[in-house]
Amino acid sequence: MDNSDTYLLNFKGYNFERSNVDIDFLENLDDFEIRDDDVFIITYPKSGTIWTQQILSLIYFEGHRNGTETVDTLDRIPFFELNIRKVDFLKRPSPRIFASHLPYYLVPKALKNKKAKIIYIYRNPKDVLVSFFHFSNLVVTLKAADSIEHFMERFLNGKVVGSLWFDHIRGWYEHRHDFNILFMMFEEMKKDLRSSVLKMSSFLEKELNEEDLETIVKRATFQNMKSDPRANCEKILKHEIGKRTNDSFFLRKGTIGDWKNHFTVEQNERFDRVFQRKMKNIPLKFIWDINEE
Ligand SMILES: Nc1ncnc2c1ncn2[C@@H]1O[C@H](COP(=O)(O)OS(=O)(=O)O)[C@@H](OP(=O)(O)O)[C@H]1O
Repeated sequence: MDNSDTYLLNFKGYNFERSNVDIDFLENLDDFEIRDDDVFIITYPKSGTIWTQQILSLIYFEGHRNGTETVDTLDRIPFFELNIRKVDFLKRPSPRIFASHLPYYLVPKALKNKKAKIIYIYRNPKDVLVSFFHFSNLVVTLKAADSIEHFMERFLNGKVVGSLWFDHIRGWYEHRHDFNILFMMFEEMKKDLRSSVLKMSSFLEKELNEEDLETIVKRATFQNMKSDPRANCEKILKHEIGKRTNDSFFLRKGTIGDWKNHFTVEQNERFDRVFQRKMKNIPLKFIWDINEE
């Protein structure tokens, strides 16, 4: 039996991590006051959130870029709906940048009315599943799964934080052409970080000179983020969430296709069957393997 309900809080059909949200905040999400120059990074969990937080911190905050600033990325770009390093959003100077895992239907009304900008990052769901499996086994407030088999069962039934991946992508896919939304793929960032940073900065209307661009690309690589204590988010987990082992939490491997090291042939076939059924009307391109074009 899966007791996942004890750590999940289902609010209006979407699963939050019970220990990390404030029900009053959720009740008032719709009317949250959005500013024109707010920016939201929105993802399904394990799809490149902290990577994009790092990139936007570097684009927006010069001190972050030249290494003179001591503020952690997470304080620069806080999680919107999670109680991690909670700050008073109303007192925050503009431009405010938030990270969020909200599904489209739950975001504040003003965002749906196209006030402010949104960068939505998606990742191939097999790698999302693997990343999520490892993360769940490290964070004490999430429920560990003893095997990929067990976690896949949960993932394909939406019994995880973030609910069903297929629902999340569908909701955002339908709005991918909205002028205030930039719809991007994790694998595209991995394959060409420079072009991805340029795409983001151009969407955000933040012009970068060649030197800044070089610095940002360098500081947003997996290895450099992993060794940067302001970017790797290790502190929040050690001090604010808790941990099971000494493994790295967020920056685990950062690769494309790690699912191949985890799925059996049967598990992969099972996943593909569900994927084909659920994604029938969503002709999105995915990169499943690093060698794919
Ligand atoms: N710079 C860079 N390059 C490549 N990959 C990166 C980078 N930064 C983060 N990551 C990978 O993103 C995965 C974590 O996703 P999230 O940040 O969305 O996690 S969370 O939802 O906020 O908990 C997690 O994926 P896995 O390594 O596959 O577990 C991270 O390693």
